[in-house]
This record gives sequence, structure tokens and C-alpha cells, in this order.
Amino acid sequence: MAARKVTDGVMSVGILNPIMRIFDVVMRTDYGTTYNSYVVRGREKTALIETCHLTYWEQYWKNIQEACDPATIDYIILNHCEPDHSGVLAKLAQHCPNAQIICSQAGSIYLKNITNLSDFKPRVVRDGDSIDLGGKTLRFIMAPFLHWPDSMFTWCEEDKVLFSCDFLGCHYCEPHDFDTNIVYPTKYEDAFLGYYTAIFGPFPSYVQNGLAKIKGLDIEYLCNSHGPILTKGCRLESAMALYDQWSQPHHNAVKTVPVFYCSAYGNTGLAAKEIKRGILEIIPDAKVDVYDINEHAMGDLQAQLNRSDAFAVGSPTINADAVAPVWELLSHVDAITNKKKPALAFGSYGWSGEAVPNLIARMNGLKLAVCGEGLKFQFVPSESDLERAREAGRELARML
Ligand SMILES: Cc1cc2nc3c(=O)[nH]c(=O)nc-3n(C[C@H](O)[C@H](O)[C@H](O)COP(=O)(O)O)c2cc1C
Repeated sequence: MAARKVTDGVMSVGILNPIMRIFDVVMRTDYGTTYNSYVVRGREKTALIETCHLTYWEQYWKNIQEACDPATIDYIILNHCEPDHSGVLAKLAQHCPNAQIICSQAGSIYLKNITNLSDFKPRVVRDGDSIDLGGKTLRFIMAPFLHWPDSMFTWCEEDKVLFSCDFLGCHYCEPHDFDTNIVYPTKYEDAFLGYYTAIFGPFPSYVQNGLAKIKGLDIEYLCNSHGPILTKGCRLESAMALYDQWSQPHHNAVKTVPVFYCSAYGNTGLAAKEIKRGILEIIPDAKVDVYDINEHAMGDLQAQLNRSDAFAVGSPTINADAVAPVWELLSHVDAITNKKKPALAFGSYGWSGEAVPNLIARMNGLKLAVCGEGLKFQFVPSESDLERAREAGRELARML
């Protein structure tokens, strides 16, 4: 796809990737993606904002050449350095020897190690710094953890264009640039939510900060780095309202403590029920649902776990370890938002009993607040094992 006009002097030179189905390992992308990049031309100077994935160098280079003479590019602005936006940077720097690379302080460290250019000397900008292109001013707004530590926005006052990096973007690919032309709105909305959840979900307070920083700007075009450009009067306002809604602090109406387990012969399952009883003895109105992991969709369990106030997870020891579904569930713990959350490991074993200590090691790695030494018992739980399970539940509840 060739260069397209956004405003007088702002051209979109990005790339369509309709076939991508997995992004950054962690995210399914059913609707492909785009790598958005923009050329901004003032009377005297020209800036290129964001670059693209290395795979698309040839098309990207053609698009740039359609928008401007690359020899006239004075600045290459990296709003953040994730490789889908910085992959071609080393190559581009060689093709545009007159261009100065602009990034945040953190970005300068990351880009040095991403490009491995021996003479890498970027211009580091701070919050509120600006550059004058001649009739177009680009002001930099630091936006850390949206979604990398180096992230920033670039604001073009005269054209009322905010280059927002990944903020308010999504993995969605249609052969149009603007939200006014979206052909499949339901799919777009699905992609928008999925992107927020995977990319910005771990950083709700930073999302609030980012929204506060751009609230006073009279944005006409929000030129993000993936998916359709958002425009005033179309989807821009609702997109910002959704981010605001999704990033509000979450409080459960009552303490919510799910108990997850797997059990081949029912022994670990018996303990799960007693742990529930112990929790309710301490917090009678708590919401304590017991889930046999194999009986539920992993996506639902993941949501329950990440929204809980504390949780317990149990596994029998099978072949010297915890079982795969339990590991899978723990792989979905959001390590950022669940830090210090109380968590209990439990399980039945026959002779060696590695499951519980292995689960505890993982919980410690996730920086959860691990409850005691966990609960292990041999084969079928005895009356005293069941009482120990209730006590483990009580201990977990006391941590809240
Ligand atoms: C295939 C298989 C392998 C097992 N491997 C181990 C093991 O390596 N170490 C151990 O302590 N127990 C082992 N056990 C014993 C179980 O941990 C024990 O039967 C336990 O009570 C099962 O709990 P559950 O009913 O909750 O599944 C194994 C059991 C099975 C069926």
C-alpha cells in the first residue's frame, strides 16, 4: 500500500500485514495488523515518525519515497522501540544519513542495543521538549509504560495530530487508514478490546496518566502505530472513554477467593472443598468458587484468577511435578497486577510430592504473597489432613 494523505503535510507511509495471527508470542491476532508510520513535512524540515518491522523494508522504503525525498528527512522519531516499530531503524539510518534519531532517555539505551550501530548518537527529548519543522511544531509527551518504559507521544499542534504510539491502537487490518471507513466494526471492536487487554491491561494506572496528559489537547487525528487512525467525531472519543473505563481501579464487592485444582483420583479435590470451608469460616460473605480446571475454559479461569483478591491452586504430584493444566493456569497470572496477591498451593502425593514445592517456587517467581508452606498430604486425605486443609483456608483468608 502506497503513501496516503492524513492532513496537508502529514502522510501515512505504514505497512499492512493482514496475515499475522500471533503477535509478540502472547497475543492472537485474528484480523492481522498494520505498522503505522508517518512523514510530517514542515516548510523547512521533515520528520518520519515510527518505522516498521524489518520484514517489510522494501515496501516501506517505497512508501517513504512516495511521500518525500528520503535525503530530506531531518528527524526519525521513535515514540517507542519495540521491534515492530524499530526493526528497520538500523537500515533506515544508513539510507537517511542526514536524519537525526529522536527518542526518550530510556529509548536511547534500548535503541543502542537494538540497532547495534557503533556511532549511534540519538537526540534525547524530555517531557515538553519540541522541535520546529517550520509551520509545524512537534512536542513530546512522555508516556512511560504505555506500554514500554520508553514510550512517548508526539503532538503536532498546528495540525491537531497526536502520534500516540501503541496507545489507542489495535491489531486490525483493513485497506483504509481511517476509522470512518471500517467495514467490519464488530471485528474492529473485538481487536480493540483484545489489544487493550493484552498490551495495556497490566498498566491501568499508567493508562489513566496517559489519558490525563492528552485530555486537554484538541485532537483531530489520533495517529496510532497499529490499526485505523482515530478521528474526532468518529471513534476517538469513544475509544478514550473505553480506555478510561477499562483502566479504573477494580474492587470486588465481596472478597473473592477462587480455589482451582486438578485431581486424577479426587484427593486434591477433597482438600479444595475443605480449603473453601476454612476461608468462609474467616470471611463468611466471601465469594469462594471451586473450579476443577479441566471442567472450565482456560480463558474464564484466567479472568477469575486475575480479578481475585487471593486464590488457591492445587495439583497432585504426577511424575515428579504438578500437572500441565495447573501450570497453564499459572502461566496466565498477570505478574504485574497480581504482585503481592495472597496465594496458596496444595495437593495430594504418593511418595515424592514435588507438586506443591514446585508451585510455590513459581508463585515466588511471580512475587505473589505465598501462604505458609502450602498444604501437602499423602494419597487420600485423613481427617487430620482435612482439618489442615481448613486451616490452610483460614490462613489464606487471614492474609486479606
Ligand atoms: C501416573 C501417576 C504418576 C504419579 N507420580 C507420582 C510421583 O512422581 N510422585 C508422587 O509423590 N506421587 C505420584 N503419584 C501419586 C499421586 O500423586 C497420588 O495418587 C495422589 O493421591 C493423586 O492425587 P489426586 O487424586 O488428587 O489426583 C502418581 C500417580 C499417578 C497416577
